[in-house]
Amino acid sequence: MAHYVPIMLDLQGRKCVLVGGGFVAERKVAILQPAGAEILIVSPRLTPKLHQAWKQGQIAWNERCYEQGDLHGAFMVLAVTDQPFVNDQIVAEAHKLGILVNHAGEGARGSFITPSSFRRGELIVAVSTSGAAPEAAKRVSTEIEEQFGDEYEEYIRFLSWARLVIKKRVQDVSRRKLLFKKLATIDVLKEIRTGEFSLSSEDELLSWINVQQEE
Ligand SMILES: C[C@@]1(CC(=O)O)C2=NC(=C\c3[nH]c(c(CCC(=O)O)c3CC(=O)O)Cc3[nH]c(c(CC(=O)O)c3CCC(=O)O)/C=C3\N/C(=C\2)[C@@H](CCC(=O)O)[C@]3(C)CC(=O)O)/[C@H]1CCC(=O)O
Ligand SMILES: NC(=O)c1ccc[n+]([C@@H]2O[C@H](COP(=O)([O-])OP(=O)(O)OC[C@H]3O[C@@H](n4cnc5c(N)ncnc54)[C@H](O)[C@@H]3O)[C@@H](O)[C@H]2O)c1
Repeated sequence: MAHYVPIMLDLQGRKCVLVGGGFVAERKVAILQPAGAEILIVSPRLTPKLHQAWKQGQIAWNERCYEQGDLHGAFMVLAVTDQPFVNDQIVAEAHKLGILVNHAGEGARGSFITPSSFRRGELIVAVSTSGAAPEAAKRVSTEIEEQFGDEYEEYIRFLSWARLVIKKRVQDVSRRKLLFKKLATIDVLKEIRTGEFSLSSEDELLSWINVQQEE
C-alpha cells in the first residue's frame, strides 16, 4: 500500500477533467465545484444532477466517450468511468502528461485518492484509510464530525483575526509566541456555543492581550 501524503489543494480557476458522469463523478463534482475549479466532464451520459449543473452553465460537458488528447491542459484528472480498461487508459495518459490523476475503481493505480472530509468554515478535517477501507474512512469522519459543532467556524475565524491583531500590535517575537500559545488555550468555544462570546472588538482583544502581558 502506498505511503500517502496529505496536502491541501487550491483548485480555484484550475481545469479539472472528469471522465465519466455517473454517481462517483457527481460526488467528486460536489467537492470540486465549491473550490472554484473549472470542470469539464467527458462522458456519453450524465446523472440528472450533473445534467442540471451543465444546463446551468456550472460545468462543461463533452457528450462522448473518452479519447486520447482529452486531458491536455488539465491540472487534475479523475478517471470515474465504470470501464476499468478505460480508467487505466486515462491514468496512463495522465501519467505521461504529468497530471495528477485519481482512479475511482482502483485507487492505487492513480497518483492520489480522495479522503472523506467535512468543514467548519476554515477548519477542514480529512480522513483516509490509504484506500484500504473507504467506508471506514467515511465512518471515522462521521464520528469526528459529531464532536465538532458549528461553533468551530466562529472559533477559527476568531483565532485568525486575533492572530492578525497580535502580529500588528506586538513586535517582540518571543512575546508574540507566548500570546499565540495563550490564545490557543482560552476556552471561548463554550461561550461561542452559548452565544455569550463578547470579545469582538479589536480594543477588547487588545486589553485582553495587555492582561496576559502583565502576568
Ligand atoms: C471517502 C470517499 C471520498 C470520495 O469518494 O469522495 C471515498 N469513497 C467513498 C465512499 C464509498 N466508496 C465505495 C463505497 C461503497 C459503494 C458501493 O456500495 O459500491 C462508498 C460508500 C458510499 O458511496 O457511500 C466503494 C469503493 N471506493 C473505492 C473502491 C475501489 C477500491 O476499493 O479500490 C470502491 C469499490 C468499488 C467497486 O468495487 O465497485 C475507492 C476509493 N474510494 C475512496 C474514497 C478512495 C479511498 C479513500 C480512503 O480509503 O481513504 C478510493 C481508493 C479512490 C478515490 O475515490 O479517491 C467516499 C466517502 C464520502 C463521504 O465521506 O461521504
Ligand atoms: N471511488 C469510489 O468511491 C467508488 C465508489 C463506488 C464505485 N467506484 C468505482 O467507480 C466506478 C464508477 O462508479 P459510478 O457509480 O459512478 O458508475 P456509473 O455507472 O454511475 O457511471 C459511469 C459513468 O461512466 C461513463 N462512461 C462509460 N464509459 C465511458 C467512456 N468510455 N468514456 C467516458 N465515459 C464513460 C458512463 O456514461 C457513466 O456516466 C465503478 O465502476 C467502480 O469501479 C468507486
